[in-house]
Amino acid sequence: MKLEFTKMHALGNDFVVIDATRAAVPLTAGQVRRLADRRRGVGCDQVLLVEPTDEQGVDFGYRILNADGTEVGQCGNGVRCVARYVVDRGLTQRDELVFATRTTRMRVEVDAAQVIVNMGEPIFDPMRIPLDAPRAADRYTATIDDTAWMFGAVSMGNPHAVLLVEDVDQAPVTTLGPRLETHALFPQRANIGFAEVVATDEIRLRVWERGAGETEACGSGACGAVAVLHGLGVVGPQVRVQLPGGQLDIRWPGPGHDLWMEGPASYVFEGHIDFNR
Ligand SMILES: N[C@H](CCC[C@H](N)C(=O)O)C(=O)O
Repeated sequence: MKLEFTKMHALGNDFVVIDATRAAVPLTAGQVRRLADRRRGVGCDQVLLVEPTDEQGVDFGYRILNADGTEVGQCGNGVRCVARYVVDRGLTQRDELVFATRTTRMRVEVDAAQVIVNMGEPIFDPMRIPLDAPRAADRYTATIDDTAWMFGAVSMGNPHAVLLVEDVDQAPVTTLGPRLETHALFPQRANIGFAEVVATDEIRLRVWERGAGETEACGSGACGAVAVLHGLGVVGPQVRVQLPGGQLDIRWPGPGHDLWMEGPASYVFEGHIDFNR
């Protein structure tokens, strides 16, 4: 099967974007892993599929496949890329769009340089994260090798744990990240954010992503970190999130309100791959 794709990135979180609006693109988990492989394939953190939809009030379906082949329900950096992609390819005449994933709906505005996304309201109910806890709390504890790690938990349409650290540069992202990602507290695994509060309007963040490992940026992770830290009272309603790959601006007035994310979306190259060769 010969497959055409567009390579894009958002602050270094990189994607293989596929137009499946005219014909279905059935990808096996093995083909996703091949696409994501940085030596034997194209190389990316996620594969993003844009699909048609007949859902009222929705412009496009949006499927997200992690590098490990698993399908998930949210990718904040990815929705900025696919929004720019559908506008630039003329798949729509509008620049305000609604995308539907398997778990959530997002309203997106495509401006010249930035893309603005309404990520919906953060979800703290453990049942909907999902997190194995009896009730919502500001903090949870996971014990790993006799050490208790405290974290906040939230869903942006995908599960996030957020740990407060003194210095992200020293955070145990690649050692503790995978242990927490697969901890029994998370029935569907989780993305693990390590956040350092610089000021009430600025944080530094590194994310160990479920199904992809540490990425240069994580859009839903930035949103989830701001939501958790807002609940702890350590950040205000407008926060600049400094990630290794660059910065995102997040706005959340608090419970009962939607959370907004603003950031770039960039092209790298067009290509095609033949899985039969
Ligand atoms: N690894 C995530 C999906 C990609 C999220 C990230 N790339 C973003 O920008 O939100 C998950 O398994 O939920």
